[in-house]
Amino acid sequence: MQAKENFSFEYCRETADWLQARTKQRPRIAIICGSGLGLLADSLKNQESFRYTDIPNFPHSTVTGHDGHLIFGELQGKLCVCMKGRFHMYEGYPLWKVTFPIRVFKLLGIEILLVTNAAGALAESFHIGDLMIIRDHINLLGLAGQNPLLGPNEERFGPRFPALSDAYDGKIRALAMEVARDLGYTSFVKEGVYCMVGGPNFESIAEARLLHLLGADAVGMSTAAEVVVARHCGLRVFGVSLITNQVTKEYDTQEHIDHHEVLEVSQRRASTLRMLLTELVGRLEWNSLSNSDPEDNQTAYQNGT
Ligand SMILES: O=P(O)(O)O[C@@H]1C[C@H](O)[C@@H](CO)O1
Ligand SMILES: Nc1nc2[nH]cnc2c(=O)[nH]1
Repeated sequence: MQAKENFSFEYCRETADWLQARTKQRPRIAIICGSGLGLLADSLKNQESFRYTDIPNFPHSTVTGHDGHLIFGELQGKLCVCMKGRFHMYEGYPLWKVTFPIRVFKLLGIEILLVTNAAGALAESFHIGDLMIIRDHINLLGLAGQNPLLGPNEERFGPRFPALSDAYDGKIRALAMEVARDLGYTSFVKEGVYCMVGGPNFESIAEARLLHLLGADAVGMSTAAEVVVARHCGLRVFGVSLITNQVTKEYDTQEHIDHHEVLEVSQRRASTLRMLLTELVGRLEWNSLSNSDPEDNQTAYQNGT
């Protein structure tokens, strides 16, 4: 259970105020770069960059491929803030801390969260290098009682019982598919279900089979917790996984995935993912995305009693 004082609105406010005192940029889009996918952050124009270690209350990146900078800048003429490096529970952070930047984003005025990750394929139809637009997720940790929203609810962020039936924005997913068509990417852009596990070990064969049976198309160690917190505070979410490896489901194999292989594939395919997201950001028009008003999003939630 998180210490309540560290989870407070004021704690997030302090970090947001610190950032707003140091940049005049007021982005409405936030992007989280997954393992080895920091290239997107590098392409922002008029960058203002802050080291995580300098930002009050921010966790620090400890994983190779997660650089540790928060970068403000312009992508396709739109102001964005980019996390070049994210946090994972396996680094020893409680989930409220893993997801802390999301609430800071909310206080910065962010309305749309674009989240990326590196993931292993469970679906046979997925290949290394594919991009999977996340249709839905299985938050295995959440189902087992490890949820970033555990503890007293902070009503200023969202309701006690948020609904997640529409977690990944349908309109933005449709737009991304349109972008994929226009870029000639349809052969390797798929849609699917992402499953978040705790890590840091990769899956045993029996676990891989179980996750596939449960309906997961890809598995990774991030994202779902961030999305839970983002939806709780009314952000619209778009997610994409870069498929870096096949998850072995057969015993008679010599294949052993490791993090270097994940990084090698993600770095090799980072420019393709960057292209898709850059074009998507360019086409995000608030007027054509109905219920873009955070107030409207909130009404989609069902409050418990
Ligand atoms: O931050 P993401 O989800 O992209 O990182 C994935 C999951 C593990 O952190 C790592 C395993 O190689 O890549
Ligand atoms: N859990 C998990 N995370 C990953 N991240 C990248 N590949 C994988 C994988 O195969 N399993």
